[in-house]
Amino acid sequence: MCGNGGNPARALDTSRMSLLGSLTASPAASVVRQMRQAQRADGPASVLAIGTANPANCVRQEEYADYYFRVTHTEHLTKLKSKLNRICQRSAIKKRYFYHDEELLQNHPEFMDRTLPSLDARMDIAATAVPELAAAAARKALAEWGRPPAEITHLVVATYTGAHMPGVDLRLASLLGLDPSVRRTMLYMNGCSSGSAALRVAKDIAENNRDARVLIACAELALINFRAPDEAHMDTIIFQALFGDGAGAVIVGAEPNGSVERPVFEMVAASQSIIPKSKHAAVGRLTEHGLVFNPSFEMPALILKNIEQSMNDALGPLGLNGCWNDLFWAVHPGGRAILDSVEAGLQLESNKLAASRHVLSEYGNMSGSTVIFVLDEIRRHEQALPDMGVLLGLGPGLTVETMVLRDTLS
Ligand SMILES: CC(C)(COP(=O)(O)OP(=O)(O)OC[C@H]1O[C@@H](n2cnc3c(N)ncnc32)[C@H](O)[C@@H]1OP(=O)(O)O)[C@@H](O)C(=O)NCCC(=O)NCCSC(=O)CC(=O)O
Repeated sequence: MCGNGGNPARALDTSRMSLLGSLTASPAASVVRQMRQAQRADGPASVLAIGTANPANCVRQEEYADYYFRVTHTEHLTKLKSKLNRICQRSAIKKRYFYHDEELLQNHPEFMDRTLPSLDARMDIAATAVPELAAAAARKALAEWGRPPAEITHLVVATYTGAHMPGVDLRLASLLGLDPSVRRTMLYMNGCSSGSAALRVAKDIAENNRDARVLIACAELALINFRAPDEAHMDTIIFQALFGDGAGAVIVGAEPNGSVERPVFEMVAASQSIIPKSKHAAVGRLTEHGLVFNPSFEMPALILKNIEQSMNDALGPLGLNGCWNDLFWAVHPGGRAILDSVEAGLQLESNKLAASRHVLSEYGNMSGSTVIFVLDEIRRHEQALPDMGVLLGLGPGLTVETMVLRDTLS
């Protein structure tokens, strides 16, 4: 019996402690510590450049119901069409952009007929359209950054529009002329919080790898979820009323090179939490009919009830809780009611979500890339910004992704 009362876990703990003690005291441990320090950046990561892109086909929201019921050959569903018309009018969206147009849809009756399998055809389109849209956004970010694409060291790509091996990341790296040694990471099926998740991952990479320059790209096409209306599936028309196509790209790095790089926002802290009892509130799955995504009626109410607690948990440890109106806010505009819930839940002044409302109005909900559009919009008004702000992603879980930012331009 060793002196631990016969408890094997305690015996293991004791032997680990002594191993750790001898390691930390050894010269090798100190060399390893120095190696790790040398690998890490000294300063926090910053957003160094932002780019966004949309496909060419623009549909005005006031015309959307006519367009949608015409292209899906369902004009006989008059009650459903008036309902979509009403929802569009109250959506606070003016227009949206789509990769698909009437010609593409007429060539693919399987995208409209719920009885026909359509995943293969959707995936074939996504395989080229998603990396090309991501590349359009990334080229703008690279141009603003001002350094050669080959100096990007890491690539993080997020999408739910398809899933391929190799993925969008490899095709995107080739379209942009990134170095073959670029370290690639794909994030699939993170829903609308994917842009915030990619930024969080980029911050960790940049801070843990000295001189890393991380390109993140999010791109989504609503085509993956496009289908005809059906009275038994009300959530279909909610998706059709809100979602549009877009891509956002951001370059992230620590210790900016002052002669070329101009940091936009310092990434102060990032966290993720879950709204309790809400995993049913935004649910998606890939099926033989494409992605089926169901945002529930309850999402706005769940956010209203829980957002202040989520922000207290994320910002309290930084001493930033409670003073919500002293911060700027880049909130994912999932829908008008989602923004109303965040505004009411945090008692924000009405101008605090102006950038999110502007992006919703101009583009609709482009899933994970939308928050990058909001960040881009916010930096255009940097003279009027408070020093500190919050990027807030909302996605299935319900997941709340929070990143505290410091405006470095003003
Ligand atoms: C869609 C809206 C613009 C509609 O606003 P309105 O002012 O017209 O009023 P409303 O809320 O009463 O809704 C109008 C009609 O649509 C119905 N309706 C509303 N939400 C619905 C839903 N999720 N599923 C099915 N039907 C729904 C209502 O019952 C009502 O039907 P009737 O007229 O028959 O009474 C708004 O409700 C909204 O913004 N909702 C939030 C949308 C959302 O969930 N976004 C998140 C997407 S996911 C996301 O961003 C992140 C992610 O998870 O990945």
